[in-house]
Amino acid sequence: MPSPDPIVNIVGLSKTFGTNTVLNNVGLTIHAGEVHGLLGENGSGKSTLIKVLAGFHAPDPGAALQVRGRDVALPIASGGFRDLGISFVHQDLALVPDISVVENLRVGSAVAGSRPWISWRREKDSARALFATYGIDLDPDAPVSSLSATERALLAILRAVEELGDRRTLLVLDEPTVFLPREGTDLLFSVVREIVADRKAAVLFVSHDLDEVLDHTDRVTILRDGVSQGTHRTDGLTAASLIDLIVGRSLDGEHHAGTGRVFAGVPPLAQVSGLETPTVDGIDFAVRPGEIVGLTGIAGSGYDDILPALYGAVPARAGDLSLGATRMPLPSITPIDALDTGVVYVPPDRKIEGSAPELTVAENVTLPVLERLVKPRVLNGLAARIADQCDVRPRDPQATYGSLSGGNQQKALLGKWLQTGPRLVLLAEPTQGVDVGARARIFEMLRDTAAGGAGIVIASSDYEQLSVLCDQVIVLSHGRIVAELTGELLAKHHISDTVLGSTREAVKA
Ligand SMILES: Nc1ncnc2c1ncn2[C@@H]1O[C@H](COP(=O)(O)OP(=O)(O)OP(=O)(O)O)[C@@H](O)[C@H]1O
Repeated sequence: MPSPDPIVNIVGLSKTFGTNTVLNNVGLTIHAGEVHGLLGENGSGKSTLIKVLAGFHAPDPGAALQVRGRDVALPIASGGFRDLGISFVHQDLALVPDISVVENLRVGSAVAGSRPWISWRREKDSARALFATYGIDLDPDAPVSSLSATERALLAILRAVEELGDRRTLLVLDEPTVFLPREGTDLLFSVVREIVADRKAAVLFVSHDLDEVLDHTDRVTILRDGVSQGTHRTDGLTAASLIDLIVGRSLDGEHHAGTGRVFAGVPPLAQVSGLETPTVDGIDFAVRPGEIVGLTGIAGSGYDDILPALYGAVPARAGDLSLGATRMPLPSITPIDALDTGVVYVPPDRKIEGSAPELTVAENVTLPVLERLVKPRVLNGLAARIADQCDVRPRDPQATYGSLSGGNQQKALLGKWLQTGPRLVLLAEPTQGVDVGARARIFEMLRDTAAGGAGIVIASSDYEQLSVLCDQVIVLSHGRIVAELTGELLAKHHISDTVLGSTREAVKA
């Protein structure tokens, strides 16, 4: 085996905001040809490290950086990462949905003015050649809004690779898979492997998904509270040893299938009847008091379109939601009707739909009860209580919501809705981008809410989460319910087999 070639070497990296040291003497060595995972709980400092590489943050004095063996002065100048051959793909992918694939691919060079005149015919040919190199079938003329989530992530990654050109050193993938359906990530990682195959470049991959990390990285570096827990070869790790390194303790009780609770015969709290939307048809299911019901399927199966329709966030064509004695026709239900009846909805993308990033944490978490709270002292007190209950870090109600790390935003958002004493809680992908510790805290919050008698419905493609949390999992394919799993059938592998099996059946039929 050839000796490893360190192409990026960071030594003694610290970063302090005010009095808060969020990176403490961190070292990171990345080898050419490797996919290197960067892991840690929410708020452990991963994004801060990446922002130092991007020249967005100046590190504390004393840090050193070498790229391909050459010393690089810190802080990195604005835009200097391009000269170093470093490129970034963030969770939001930074694509413009209304313009075409090829325009998105070339938007960087067009904006930079590096080429005053662009031959779009030539650009399309070179885009086709690029996609062919990686075995991807993308139409350069298609608007990005028409692409699947996986295709968008691939486009963002290939654009980042293209921008590096011959200087290709390091591609930083900062949770680009967080909103992807499971089946998309295999394709994405086959492209990532191609990118490093010639051993000229490396990939730094930030993720909270332990399966993805174990399957697709060569080595991992773990941060805990801004301190490195070392770099480890992935093939010597298991999910349990990774959790130990990330959280500093083992998390118990996460490995059996289902809750073991039986709800057959209990009268329903909520009943969905005859739901029809542009993507689903004839959907009927019941949720009993205290029950946690999962909805799943592959992307496009319609499982993720049900919750917004139950909340009136998107109009249904037909169907009813009955909650106790109240029957609400879904084509005319509004979010205000839903809230008034005790239905709350936490959407999947907390940054876009779930919150107001520019307001403070206090203002965000108390929005649902704000009309009852006028005094800032009372508001801050309530926010502090929610932050305590939900373990939102830092415990600073005056921090702007957008400055919280992803998992802490999610905990604050859940706390916001659960404080309203809901009867039916609708959650889409509640732990996307959330670390294993925060995930366990969110599970606890949901179990407590269910134990108080509320019904919970979770739409998710995370089979592990569904398996651990749910009393029943409903599987959709092509807009219809194809399986309702309970008891031992709630094992993760069984949910996954049912989703993929029903898809194959549907394709055959
Ligand atoms: N501009 C800033 N000003 C003050 N504090 C900040 C700033 N940016 C980040 N922090 C704090 O630094 C700590 C590390 O945050 P960072 O975003 O690096 O965590 P992370 O590991 O990327 O988390 P996540 O997995 O949730 O994305 C957090 O406590 C965060 O609140």
